[in-house]
Amino acid sequence: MSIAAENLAWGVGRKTILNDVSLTVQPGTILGLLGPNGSGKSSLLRLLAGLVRPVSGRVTLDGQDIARMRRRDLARRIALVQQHAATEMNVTVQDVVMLGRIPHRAPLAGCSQADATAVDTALAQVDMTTFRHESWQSLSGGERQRVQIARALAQQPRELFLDEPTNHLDIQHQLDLLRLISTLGLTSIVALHDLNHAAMFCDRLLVLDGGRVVADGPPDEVLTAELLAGVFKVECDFHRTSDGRHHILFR
Ligand SMILES: Nc1ncnc2c1ncn2[C@@H]1O[C@H](COP(=O)(O)OP(=O)(O)OP(=O)(O)O)[C@@H](O)[C@H]1O
Repeated sequence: MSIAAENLAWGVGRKTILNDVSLTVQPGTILGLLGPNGSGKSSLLRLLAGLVRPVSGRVTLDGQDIARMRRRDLARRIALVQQHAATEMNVTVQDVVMLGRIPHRAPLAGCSQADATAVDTALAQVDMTTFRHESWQSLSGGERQRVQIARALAQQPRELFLDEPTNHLDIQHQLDLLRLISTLGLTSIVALHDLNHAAMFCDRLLVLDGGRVVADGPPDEVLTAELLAGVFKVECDFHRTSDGRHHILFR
């Protein structure tokens, strides 16, 4: 059953930021979250991860309201990589990735073999093994992004939420990361701005505009010329690739 949202509403002060948002993600599939700047993607990911409470509606994990779950249980299930993830100064790459193990450790327990293995695996998955002893401060923006993703993978979640994870990455690492996500078998929700990457790697797409869901379905059905003109204010043509996918050509 995995993650679902029912009629979520959220706002700050008098400003409504999300309105009547419902979604369901089938286990092991990838939902791409699309929408213009300010449409509510990051806010929705924070609500789905339980970092903020909705004003109304609810988020369920396997049918259970996450507002009633213990934080530690939630952290063992859901990993979220936010944009501009900040981390303390004077720590190594390995230390940052090890933070992902906190939900799995008994209080005051040291690093176990399982923790060390999870960190090694996560670093290898994002191609950052050789950086493990480098200081976090010395990393480039793209390297920091990959380390934050390794931290989330070391958490060994079943639900992985990523907010614009390809930001700062060169094209090789963008594609490597999206391929990696598609092979993990996790239930993933990924906010993306690159519509062609969304079509290539996501099973379904949900489009937000002004905090409301304006489309939800398979990429070929969602990414129409009408939707792109109405929501993103762009004109486009479609090209069909040799493997039968839609590719958007912007005018
Ligand atoms: N804590 C907050 N206080 C006030 N306004 C907020 C807060 N969080 C988000 N907003 C506003 O809510 C709207 C949606 O923001 P959000 O970051 O969720 O959008 P987004 O779709 O992720 O945007 P982007 O593509 O630019 O990252 C924006 O207008 C933003 O200014």
